[in-house]
Amino acid sequence: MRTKIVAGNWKMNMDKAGTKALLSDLIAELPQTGALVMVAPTFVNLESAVDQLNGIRIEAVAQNMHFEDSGAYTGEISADMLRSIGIQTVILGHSERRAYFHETDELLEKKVAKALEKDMRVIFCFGEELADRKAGKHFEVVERQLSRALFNLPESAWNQIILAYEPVWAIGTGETASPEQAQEMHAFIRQRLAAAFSEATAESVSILYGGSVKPGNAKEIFSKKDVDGGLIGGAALNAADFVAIIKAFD
Ligand SMILES: O=C(CO)COP(=O)(O)O
Repeated sequence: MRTKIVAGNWKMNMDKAGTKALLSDLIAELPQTGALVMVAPTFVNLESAVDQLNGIRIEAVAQNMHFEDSGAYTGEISADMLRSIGIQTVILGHSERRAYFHETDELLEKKVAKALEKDMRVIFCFGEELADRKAGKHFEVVERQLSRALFNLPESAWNQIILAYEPVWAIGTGETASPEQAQEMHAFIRQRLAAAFSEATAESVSILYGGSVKPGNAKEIFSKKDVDGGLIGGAALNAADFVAIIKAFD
């Protein structure tokens, strides 16, 4: 059975007080669920989130990290720093990092390798832009994004990797990929994984969908056979909405 996951990517939102309040509300309202629940606050609030979530079934995860151990990289955060405050999981390759901070497939290959070397779990994001989909190139683009960073890894690395398909045109736009479009892409990814590694590995990897997931559409998206959960942006900033999305698994 693949792990079901609901992860909230808070992006550059929530100051110290806001982080504390949102986590308190989530803790108070957290439903009984078989899903793994994660939240990714900003770096400055990550350690306090780890403390606040101590003993709670919500994992605090990082939104990014650097590929070197340490050094002259002003403004950057290393895997060791994250590990030292109790972080085990990092989001890499988010389309906003690719678009605004020029993260390339080559750079992401290094980041993934470093995270795995440090025994961290990676939530690896990828997804096509609207122009790619309109040109019928979405499968090609996704395959390229996955190949460089992930397809050269040893098969054993896959128990540390969670995939998150986030079509760029659906992020923060209110426009969701239809459940059928999500399922079609997730099935394609699993088929590529089976070809590059094995059927067993392809079947074991959790593939999340991200892009305008809301309480009103989560159940239908999660009902698709190759969709193992969601990476939630805007709706993760509201405790009631995030909880409703978690409940969509029941
Ligand atoms: O980018 C996302 C999660 O990483 C999705 O964001 P939205 O849910 O706001 O569309």
